[in-house]
Amino acid sequence: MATDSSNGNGHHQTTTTKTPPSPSPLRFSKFFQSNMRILVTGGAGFIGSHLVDRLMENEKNEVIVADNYFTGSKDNLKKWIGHPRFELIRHDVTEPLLIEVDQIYHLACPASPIFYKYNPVKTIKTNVIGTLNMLGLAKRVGARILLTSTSEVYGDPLVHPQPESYWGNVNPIGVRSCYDEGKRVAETLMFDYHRQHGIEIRIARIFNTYGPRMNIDDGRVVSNFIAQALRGESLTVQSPGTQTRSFCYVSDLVDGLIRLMEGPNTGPINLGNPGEFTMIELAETVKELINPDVEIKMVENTPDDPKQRKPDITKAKELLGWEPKVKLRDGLPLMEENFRLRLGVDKKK
Ligand SMILES: NC(=O)c1ccc[n+]([C@@H]2O[C@H](COP(=O)([O-])OP(=O)(O)OC[C@H]3O[C@@H](n4cnc5c(N)ncnc54)[C@H](O)[C@@H]3O)[C@@H](O)[C@H]2O)c1
Ligand SMILES: O=c1ccn([C@@H]2O[C@H](COP(=O)(O)OP(=O)(O)O[C@H]3OC[C@@H](O)[C@H](O)[C@H]3O)[C@@H](O)[C@H]2O)c(=O)[nH]1
Repeated sequence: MATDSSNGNGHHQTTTTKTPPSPSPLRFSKFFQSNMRILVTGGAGFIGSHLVDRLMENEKNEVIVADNYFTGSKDNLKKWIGHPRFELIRHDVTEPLLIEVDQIYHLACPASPIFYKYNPVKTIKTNVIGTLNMLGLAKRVGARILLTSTSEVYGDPLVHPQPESYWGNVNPIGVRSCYDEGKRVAETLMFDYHRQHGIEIRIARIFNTYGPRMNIDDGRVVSNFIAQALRGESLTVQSPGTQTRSFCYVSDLVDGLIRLMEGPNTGPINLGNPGEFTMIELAETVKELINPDVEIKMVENTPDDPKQRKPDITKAKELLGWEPKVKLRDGLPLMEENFRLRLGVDKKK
């Protein structure tokens, strides 16, 4: 039975008391009792591979990664390949997947604007058909499923900072729509399966996250600036440069995802670091910390670039007991170290 309650903002949040489908027999089987089988879609990517590292630390977890390697790589998972509790499947989530699992972290989707705009039809298929397939899997085996949604569901926000109750300001026909509208539909599907079929769902709205293992030529701003600073190239600030973002270090983010999955709240819950910076401030910080000799140059921006973004994390603090610990000035050097190794650039003595 589903019940509606107002959240005090005039919006209605729906909770359900419908019993979930019978879980996989594995959950109660004697042999597997001590193990939790966890599927991570997109686990060969940036956030996914850090999540896998954390999940593998628990000896009771068996981790299965399904990835089509569009933006991810086996390299990110090389320390786990061959491990008895780990399995890697080349799989595209737009196709059904028939396996038995207890939990699904559904991350599969290109996240950098240059990659999600590269083949927009594929991006929206990944978000819609991919999420439908993973919900179908969750329904069949009674698994709990967590979707990594995004701050992009708020579009170019007119409310600042953004609480979860804000419905957003999204262009439905723009070049970013395959991603932001795609994630909005994915959230809708999650709640419809929850209300209609009693599936246990969790939704994280992730704000800009950075850290080691981001693709060097990923196109996202932190990876661009660090790679440019290390190569001695000008830092490309897209105009006007006064647009803001709030950057969360990946270890903090992974901690939030696991707390959300393990707790009782469906979300959506914002996960991000409220420290807000303009792109000019970010470029100046990277220049100061990594290479004071590089120049900062202004380049043309792309359409529909959000002008401001900062998470309201009241809900994450209250419901998950979570808040980020790593400040931007502490996280950037950790990422620099990883980029130096991969680019083969030594630190000047
Ligand atoms: N990093 C961020 O700042 C951020 C912010 C908000 C939301 N997110 C979300 O978090 C998730 C992970 O992002 P990321 O930064 O690690 O990106 P990423 O591009 O590094 O990882 C995405 C992974 O998904 C895989 N993938 C893409 N399409 C697939 C498909 N059809 N089938 C199977 N695998 C597929 C890629 O190969 C890659 O391994 C995404 O869902 C993204 O939307 C990320
Ligand atoms: O070289 C660059 C790249 C980007 N930028 C600017 O930096 C800001 C951030 O751009 P990014 O491409 O890193 O990321 P965006 O915030 O636009 O989108 C991100 O949002 C959250 C997630 O869902 C995704 O990881 C991604 O879509 C934008 O204002 C962009 O114009 C630069 O100034 N220079």
